[in-house]
Amino acid sequence: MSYIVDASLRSYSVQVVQAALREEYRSRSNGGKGGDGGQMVAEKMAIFYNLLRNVIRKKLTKFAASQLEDLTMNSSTFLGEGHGSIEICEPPTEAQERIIKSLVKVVFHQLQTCGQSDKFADVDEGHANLFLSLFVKSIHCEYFEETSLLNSDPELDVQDCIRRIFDGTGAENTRLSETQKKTTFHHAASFTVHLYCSLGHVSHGSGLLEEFDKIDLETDLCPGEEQSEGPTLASLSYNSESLSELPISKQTLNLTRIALLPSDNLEGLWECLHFDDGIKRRLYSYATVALKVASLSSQKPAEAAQSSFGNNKLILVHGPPGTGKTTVCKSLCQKLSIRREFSREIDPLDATHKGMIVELSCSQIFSRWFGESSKNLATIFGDVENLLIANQQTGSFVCLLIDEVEAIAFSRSDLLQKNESTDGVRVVSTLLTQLDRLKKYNNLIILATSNLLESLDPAFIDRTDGVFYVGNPSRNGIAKILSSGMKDMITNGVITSMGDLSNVLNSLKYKKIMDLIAEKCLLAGTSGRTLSKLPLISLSEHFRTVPVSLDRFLIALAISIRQLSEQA
Ligand SMILES: Nc1ncnc2c1ncn2[C@@H]1O[C@H](COP(=O)(O)OP(=O)(O)OP(=O)(O)O)[C@@H](O)[C@H]1O
Repeated sequence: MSYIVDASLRSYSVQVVQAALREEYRSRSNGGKGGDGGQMVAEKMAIFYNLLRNVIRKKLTKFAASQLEDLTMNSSTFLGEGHGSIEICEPPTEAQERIIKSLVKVVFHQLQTCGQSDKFADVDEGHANLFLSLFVKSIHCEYFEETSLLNSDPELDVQDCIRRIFDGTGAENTRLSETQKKTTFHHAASFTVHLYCSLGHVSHGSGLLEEFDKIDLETDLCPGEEQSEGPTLASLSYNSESLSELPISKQTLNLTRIALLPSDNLEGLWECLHFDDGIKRRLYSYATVALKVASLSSQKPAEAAQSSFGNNKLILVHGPPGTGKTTVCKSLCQKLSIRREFSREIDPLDATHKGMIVELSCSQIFSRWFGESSKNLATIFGDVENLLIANQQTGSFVCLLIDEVEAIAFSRSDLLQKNESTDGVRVVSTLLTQLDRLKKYNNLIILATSNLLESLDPAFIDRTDGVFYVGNPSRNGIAKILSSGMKDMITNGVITSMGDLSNVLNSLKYKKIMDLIAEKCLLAGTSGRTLSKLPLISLSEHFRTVPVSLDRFLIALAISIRQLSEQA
C-alpha cells in the first residue's frame, strides 16, 4: 500500500533550526573563521528533514487504512493529542526560539551518541509530538492506488501476465475491501513524505507594495477600446509578490492571472475535491509522467530527443458546469510544485517558486479590432515562452491554464458555416501554431478546460495527450462534499451537537441520514458547485441566527434539497 504525504512546514521554526546549526558551527570553529559552514549546515539540515519524515511516517502507521485515505491533520490535531506538543507562534517568540534551539542540540547529541544512520534517524514519542507541533503546519495523506501486477513479483512471467489481463483473470488492483480497510494498520505501508513551505509563508520583502506602486493608471489601449480591469488588489495578492521580476509584458499581465507555486491561496484545495473514479490520481500521474519524460528526453542529444511518441503536454479536462474542472487543474499544479517528482529535490526552505500557473482569461483576448485578438494570443504565448526559458535553469515548470478553451478553440468549420468573421478562425489557427511551437519545452504543461467538447476544433483535440471527463459527483462523493462542509461548520461553532463533535457524522444514525440525502441529490443531478453552496443556502433560508443544532440543520438541508429537485 502506497501513500503520498504532503507536509506543510512552519518555515519560521525551520529557519530557527538552520540558525541554530550555523551558530553551533561558528562556536565550534572558533568564530567561523573557515567560512559560514554552509556544507556542514546543509548536511545537518538533510538529517533534520529525514528525522521529520520519519516522525511523520511513524505517526501515520498508527492509523487504519480507512482513516488514512484522504487524512488531514493540522496544528489543532497535534495539540489535541497533548503529550509533548506545544502551541507555537509564527514567527516564534524568543522563548520558543530557545526551546527549538535546545531541542536541536539535544536531538543531534542523541543521534550522535546512538550512532543512528541518517536515513533511519528517529526520536522518542515525547520528542516526536514536540517535533510535529513545532515544525509541521499540516499533513495531508493520499492513498496512491497501484496496479499490483506492476509492482509485485520481480520475476513475474510477462507472457502469463499479459494473457491473464486479456482473459480478464488478472487481479490488477491492490484496493482493500471496506472491512479490510477498517482492520488493516499500516506498519508495512510505504509513505512518500514531501516537505514544503508554501510561498505565502516565506518572507520575500515588500513585493506586494512594489506591485501596487507599479499599477499604471493608463494602459496601452487601441483607439476606442475599453479599459480592461487590469490587476486588482485581489489579483495582486493571488499573484504573490515578485511578479515584477518576471520576463513578461504588461499586456500579458492584464490578460492573465499568474500564481507562483506552491501558493498559500491554493492550500487544501486538492483535498476538498471528492471524485470517485480516481480522476485526481490519473491526472496527477499523467502530468508527472509527461513532465518526467520530457525532462529525460531533453537530456539527450537533439537528434535522439526526437521521440516517436507524442508528448504535447496538453491535457484537456471536460464535463458539465460546476464539476470542479478549474479547481482540479489549479490544485493539480499546486501538488506538482509540492511533490516535484519530475525534478531534482531541493531544500524545503528554498523561497523561490517551484512552478507557476499562467491563467488565461479567454474572454479578454477578444478585441473589437480586426486581427487584434490573434495578436493578443500570440503576445501571451510569446511571454509564456520567455517564462519557460527563464524557469528552465531552476527546474520549475510553467502551466498555461486555458479555462473554457472553447472560446479560442471553437471548431473552424462551424465558425465559417455560421458566417462568423474570419477573426475567430485566425484565433484558432494562432492557438494551434503556438501550441506546436511551445511543445519543445520540457518544463511546460498546458491544462485546458471545456464544457463543450463537441464544439472544439478537431485539430485542437488531436493535439491533446490526455482527455479527462469530470462529471457530477456520485452518491459517495455527494455525501463527502456535504459532510466536509458540515464538519467545517461544526468546527467553527455554526452547527452544534451533543457528544464528540469531530466524530459525530461517522455515527450510524447520521451516516444513514447522509446516505438518504445523497441519494436525493444524485437524483436531482446536483453539481459539485451547488453541493458546496448547499450548507450555507440551507442556513440562510431557514434560520435567522446561528448556532443551530445538527438535527435542525439536517432537516433544513433536506427541505432545500427537495426544493432543488422540484426545480430540476
Ligand atoms: N467533486 C467536487 N468535490 C468538491 N467540490 C467540488 C466538486 N466539484 C465542484 N466543486 C466545488 O464547486 C466549485 C466550482 O468548481 P469549478 O469552478 O472548478 O468548476 P468548473 O467545472 O470549472 O465550472 P465551470 O465549467 O462552470 O467553469 C468549487 O468551489 C469547487 O470546490
